[in-house]
Amino acid sequence: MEKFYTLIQKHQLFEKDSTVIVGVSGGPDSLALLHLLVKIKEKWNLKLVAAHVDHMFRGVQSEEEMLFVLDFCREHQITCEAKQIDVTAYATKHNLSSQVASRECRYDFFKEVLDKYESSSLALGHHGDDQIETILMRMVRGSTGKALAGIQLKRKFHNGYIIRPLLGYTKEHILTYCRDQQLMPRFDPSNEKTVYTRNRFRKYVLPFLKKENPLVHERFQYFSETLLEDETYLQVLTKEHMNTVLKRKETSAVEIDIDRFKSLPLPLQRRGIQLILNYLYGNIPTSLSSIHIESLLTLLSQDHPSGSLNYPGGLKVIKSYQNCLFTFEQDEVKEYCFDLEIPSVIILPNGYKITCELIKNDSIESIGNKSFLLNPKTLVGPLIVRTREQGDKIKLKGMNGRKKVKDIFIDEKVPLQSRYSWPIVEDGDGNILWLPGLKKSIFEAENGSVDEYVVLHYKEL
Ligand SMILES: Nc1ncnc2c1ncn2[C@@H]1O[C@H](COP(=O)(O)OP(=O)(O)OP(=O)(O)O)[C@@H](O)[C@H]1O
Repeated sequence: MEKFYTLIQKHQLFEKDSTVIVGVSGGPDSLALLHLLVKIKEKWNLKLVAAHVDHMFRGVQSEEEMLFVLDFCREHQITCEAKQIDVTAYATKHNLSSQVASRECRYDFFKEVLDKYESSSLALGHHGDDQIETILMRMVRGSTGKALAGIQLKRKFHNGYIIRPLLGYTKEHILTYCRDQQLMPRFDPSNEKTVYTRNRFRKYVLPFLKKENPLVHERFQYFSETLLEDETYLQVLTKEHMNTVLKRKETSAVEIDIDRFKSLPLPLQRRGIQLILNYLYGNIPTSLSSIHIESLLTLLSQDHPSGSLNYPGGLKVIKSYQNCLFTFEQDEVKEYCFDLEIPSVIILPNGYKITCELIKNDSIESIGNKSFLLNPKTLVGPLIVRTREQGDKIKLKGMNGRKKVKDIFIDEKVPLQSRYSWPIVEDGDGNILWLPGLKKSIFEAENGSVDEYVVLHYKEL
């Protein structure tokens, strides 16, 4: 009892004078838990409510368990809320395994009971052996972060918390307690099956660990609590630092600055990636593992300026020079080809426009790459604006020979995903005249050479 008190107080599992809902299956763990709480009920002025779900898996047998819980509660003057749910039908309807379906039904019922009694504490009978099994199973499966801390003593649930006051005890302690107190719990036969992963850990791994150290459950519990504290602290640090790294954050895409990201210590980099994935996925797909995070860290650390990775569920991670984009958006190749009439305005799919006008003037300055001048007398029409084609080359102003458009994109560090929609202005002879915003060809008219110009402007919409 002393240990039970201390744990509840130390971790502030619940307050005095509060209402505690106890999930009671009728098995030894939850029955012992309810019994222990009954013992402190008066001293702490608690209102206890037992909540039981009959999953209707085993017909009369499971109904008997419900009647047993109801009887036990009556005998100890505890309010009991019991519900029979056809979990098999629910599982079929929602295409779920019976384990997942029973959990969903049970937790929905717990929420109803918490609301009905305006309670913020749901006590469950998980114990120290459950903790060891959970941590080991998650390690073997490749979980990361907080998940490795296993079962939490107190975690947010609905409008309050789920609390597990038995995590400091072993199954053996609980069975002894039930025997000493003559509690006569019911035993679920499915706990004996070795088909479930958990049961295999219970049967084959736990005996070995307990032989090595009979108090191994305390070591695991200590590991769980300290890991959770470390992890919570690192998460706060990661969030702070990631704010300086993020360049764009939308529901379907996140972009980061690679140099700033790489300046973070590796533990924050890993958690930063995890944070982005949690944000974008909502529910992380089970097929996503630490391998995905490690391969991204490798990609970001390499000198090569570009590269991409395909993550589960259609998420693409694209490294391009200074930036790394995580996106669900499909960048279908948006090819286009427009006739550029004189005069006209063309709205481009990349969020820019090109205006074309005829201006009578003997002196027009065209500075920078945002505008381009043509001599209407020598111009070979029609002018067109199109997307890139394989083998495109341009005769650059001030340079001999022709340069590949692809190399210009690379030299100018144009992000991969922008290259497919970048406009190229071409004349009727197939000469590339201008890469708006980037480079001009030798075909631009000299300022002051004629008295009339075709003037092109490239502007953001
Ligand atoms: N049918 C149920 N109705 C109410 N609470 C339940 C039910 N099944 C499980 N719980 C709650 O969830 C806890 C964990 O359940 P789980 O089935 O993992 O453990 P268990 O070892 O079978 O526990 P127990 O010995 O109490 O049956 C239980 O201790 C109990 O508090």
